[in-house]
Amino acid sequence: MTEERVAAPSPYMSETDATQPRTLRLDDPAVVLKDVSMTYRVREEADKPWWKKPKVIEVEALKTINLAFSHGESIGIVGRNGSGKSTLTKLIAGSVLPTSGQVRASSVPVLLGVNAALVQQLSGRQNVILGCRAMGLSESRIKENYSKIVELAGLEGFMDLPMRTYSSGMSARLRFAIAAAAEPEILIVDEALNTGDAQFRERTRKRMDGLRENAGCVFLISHSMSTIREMTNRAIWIDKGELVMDGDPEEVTVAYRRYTWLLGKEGRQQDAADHRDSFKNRLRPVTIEEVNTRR
Ligand SMILES: Nc1ncnc2c1ncn2[C@@H]1O[C@H](COP(=O)(O)OP(=O)(O)OP(=O)(O)O)[C@@H](O)[C@H]1O
Repeated sequence: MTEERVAAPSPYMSETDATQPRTLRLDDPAVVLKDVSMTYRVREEADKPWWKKPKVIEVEALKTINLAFSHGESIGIVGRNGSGKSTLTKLIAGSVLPTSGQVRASSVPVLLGVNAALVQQLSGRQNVILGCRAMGLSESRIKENYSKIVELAGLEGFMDLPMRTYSSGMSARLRFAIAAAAEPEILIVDEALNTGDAQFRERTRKRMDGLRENAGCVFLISHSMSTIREMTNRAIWIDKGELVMDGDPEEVTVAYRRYTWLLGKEGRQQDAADHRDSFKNRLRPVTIEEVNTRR
């Protein structure tokens, strides 16, 4: 890690007094989740006779969580498949509403997901224009930013080809470059960066640092621990819809990696659970008292 990318002090983890609850009084945070939980209700698709009512199944994706994120933070989110990472970012982006609690953000977050809508039949160039317009950029800002987007995506020479001819890495790079062009105050990136090569990762890191330095807040979901360590200054680990750890990306990724390693070993499931719980038990209960965002 470079010097300026030090870990943000986390109000959630405590070495000394883990049982002491902490009340956060928030002054102009970027994103706050206050007592937020999310349970999806899904209709069972079983092969049943038509006259029988389908059962509604509840999936508890996120248990009650209290989190606050500041301007200038880049937050990595790690966790196993199905642990609730995307649900958390969808809640932050406002694309799903929580079952309980409140989500507040100081400006409209831009969610850049793996499936962010770009049109496969259109060229890269047309998609840049479309994507930028969708994010509300004026024609003059699109013109101004066009070459920067192409450069960040590393797609010089490919912009007039239809996007369906791009590799998944190329599409992901273009999506990221378009979303970053809007210079959103809150940017959420879901996995899109994993496919990039070393050069792209370096350009991306700089871009994300730039957004952060302008008092932005960047969220990054990734299964790549090196990406989390390279690109974030705070990391949270979620498991089974619960917060396990919140703090320095180096420490969180080491702890999480050990957990997945233990899970992969035969007969070590209990050790894995104990390892996870040892971190979960160190979390300080947090109450959010004042939510004072600009929005
Ligand atoms: N739209 C939905 N309807 C019903 N259940 C859902 C929906 N989206 C997610 N879930 C469920 O919520 C839980 C958390 O899913 P989520 O996508 O948030 O996990 P994730 O950590 O992002 O997983 P991955 O790493 O595989 O992307 C899972 O059990 C999943 O099946």
